[in-house]
Amino acid sequence: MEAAYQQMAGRLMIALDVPDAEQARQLMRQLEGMPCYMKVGMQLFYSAGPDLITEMKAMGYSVFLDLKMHDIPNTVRGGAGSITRLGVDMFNVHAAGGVKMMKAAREGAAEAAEAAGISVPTMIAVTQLTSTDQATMNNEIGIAGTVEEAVIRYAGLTKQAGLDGVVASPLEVAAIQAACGTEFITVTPGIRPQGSEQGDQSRVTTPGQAIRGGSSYIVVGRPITAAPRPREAAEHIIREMMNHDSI
Ligand SMILES: O=C(O)c1cc(=O)[nH]c(=O)n1[C@@H]1O[C@H](COP(=O)(O)O)[C@@H](O)[C@H]1O
Repeated sequence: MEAAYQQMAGRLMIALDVPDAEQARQLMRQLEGMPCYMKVGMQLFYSAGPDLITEMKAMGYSVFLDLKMHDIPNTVRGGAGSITRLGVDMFNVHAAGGVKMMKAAREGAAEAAEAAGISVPTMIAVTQLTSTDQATMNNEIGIAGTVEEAVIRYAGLTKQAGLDGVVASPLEVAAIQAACGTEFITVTPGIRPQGSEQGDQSRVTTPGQAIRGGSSYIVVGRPITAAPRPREAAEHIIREMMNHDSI
């Protein structure tokens, strides 16, 4: 595998939103050897539990545990400690929990990592979910202004709390980098290759547009996991990420 391919594959996070460990294993086997991240969300983790994380790590995958913690600081501190002890590479919280909560997550992870002699996972915060559009944010959630303004405010709080980056739509990456710097990590779901169903996502781009826009990592679920041949779908996306200038 050429170096450029390997490097780009490392920026692809595959969302394994499947009901149980067996279905996850099938996908892990089909994708074996691809140097991608596996993203484990609440559907799979609540069903398969921590053992599957160990299996994934043993297969050589990097793991992003996406449990989007949002609770009082003390509870999130404890949760972050437990997650860190699983040996994951990345996890997330909701920026809407505020600076104190995010700092508690950071402290909980740091303490657990030190006690276990392991490295501290990358910690990121969800800004506005990519399924949320402007009208929903203004009229239901009760946040005024544009989605981009809300995302930038959450990104600023995340940086203030000392976390490593945010989850946002690729459409907001340029503004996040302008506000928080290019070292600040941007993990972007809401990715739809041309011709694939938008489903419940609102703020979407193609993989090529996301890479061109500066996303550190792109998160792709159903366009890979629901494809007839998931490995081919993932490889196609990696090629598109590599050729983003011509797409
Ligand atoms: O934190 C996330 O990963 C996340 C945040 C967000 O704003 N939007 C979002 O879609 N996600 C996750 O990214 C994945 C997107 O999956 P697909 O829509 O199937 O590509 C899902 O696992 C979501 O839980």
